[in-house]
Amino acid sequence: MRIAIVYTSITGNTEELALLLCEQFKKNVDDIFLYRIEQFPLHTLENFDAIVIGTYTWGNGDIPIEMEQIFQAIAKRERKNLVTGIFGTGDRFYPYFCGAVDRFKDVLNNSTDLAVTLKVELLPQELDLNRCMKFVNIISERVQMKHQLNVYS
Ligand SMILES: Cc1cc2nc3c(=O)[nH]c(=O)nc-3n(C[C@H](O)[C@H](O)[C@H](O)COP(=O)(O)O)c2cc1C
Repeated sequence: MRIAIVYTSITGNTEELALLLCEQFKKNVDDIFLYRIEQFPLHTLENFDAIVIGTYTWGNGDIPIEMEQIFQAIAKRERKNLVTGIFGTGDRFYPYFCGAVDRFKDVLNNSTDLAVTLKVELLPQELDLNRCMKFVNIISERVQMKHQLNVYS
């Protein structure tokens, strides 16, 4: 099972969440890869059983500029076999909490097999650990189920 976590972060909140999820994935998955968006080769989207995207929210509920390219790449092409998950951090101070997660959610839902969504306020806390574990389990189980049904062969 090959899973990539691809994330962006400025002040470290989303990065912390990405690292937490990565640690959880390591318990279930042989091949887990963690990329900052700048390091992720977009053409390798097809090489993974699942892609997990992490983003903060910018402006007024907007996607950060560095995430536009992957957003467009996913929007342009249907990959219904690709299991995906979207997570992000935001701040309830803003009118549209984690708006970037919702924008990704719509496009992933249309173009891929979106399994799960996770929103965390600012820096992940101890209480969020359970939600992280659930997020990881849902994705791992979805990929496992597809392997059993041989949809990748
Ligand atoms: C200019 C600016 C605009 C923001 N707009 C939103 C927003 O619309 N919705 C939201 O939930 N959070 C918003 N945030 C909060 C960030 O998404 C939040 O602090 C996030 O955890 C930062 O992630 P990072 O530490 O990974 O960079 C905004 C922050 C800044 C500085």
